[in-house]
Amino acid sequence: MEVFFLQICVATKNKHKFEEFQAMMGNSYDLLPLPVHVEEAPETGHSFQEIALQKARFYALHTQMAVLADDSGLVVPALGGKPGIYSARFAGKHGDDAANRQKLLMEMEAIPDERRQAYFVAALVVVDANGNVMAASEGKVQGMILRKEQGNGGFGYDSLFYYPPLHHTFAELPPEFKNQHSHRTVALREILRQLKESSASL
Ligand SMILES: O=P(O)(O)OP(=O)(O)OP(=O)(O)OC[C@H]1O[C@@H](n2cnc3c(O)ncnc32)[C@H](O)[C@@H]1O
Ligand SMILES: [Mg+2]
Repeated sequence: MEVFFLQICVATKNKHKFEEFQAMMGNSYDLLPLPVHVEEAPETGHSFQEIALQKARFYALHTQMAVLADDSGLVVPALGGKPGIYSARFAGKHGDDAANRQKLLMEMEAIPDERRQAYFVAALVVVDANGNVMAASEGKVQGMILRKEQGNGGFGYDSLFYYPPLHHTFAELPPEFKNQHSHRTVALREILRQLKESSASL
């Protein structure tokens, strides 16, 4: 058997993440969004992995389905790791991407070009309907934080994240380029490998 199951709920309230998962794995899996009425999972964990598991179990309980959860963010070593697990609410209001980018630019104003390295992290967890972990992984991608935004695609910090191998920000590239190289893709490849391996051993 090629895959362990075909139907999975992508447990995120972020429609951009859902679209990325759809583009990356929609051909092999039947992906369902969260039902609209489900409340937002608490995110009180202290690491990307811990929060991803927290979200996965919360949404599995509420949907009674196998779910894939994603906790992700931007890490800037020159800022001591900020915004990190607080990436979605760096400027205060959850999900205000424009305000988060402005705050990042302000905090990095005095940081010279040679110290503007950053990386995105995505922790992914798949649990079954009972909350048992079926697969878990973490992906990273390295880049640089620009001094002004470039590009209109993507979401979050993409327009500030310059990806040297492709000479553009993630927001300037067509989605398929980001989806070949991103932290989310790196983590997802490993998740799919783990799911296939466990289905092969059944
Ligand atoms: O928790 P869910 O419902 O999945 O949706 P969310 O947007 O709140 O997701 P997170 O808690 O994982 O926070 C992720 C934040 O990190 C940033 N981020 C994560 N992945 C990104 C990407 O691929 N491109 C740009 N920014 C990203 C962006 O600011 C996101 O809001
Ligand atoms: Mg969140």
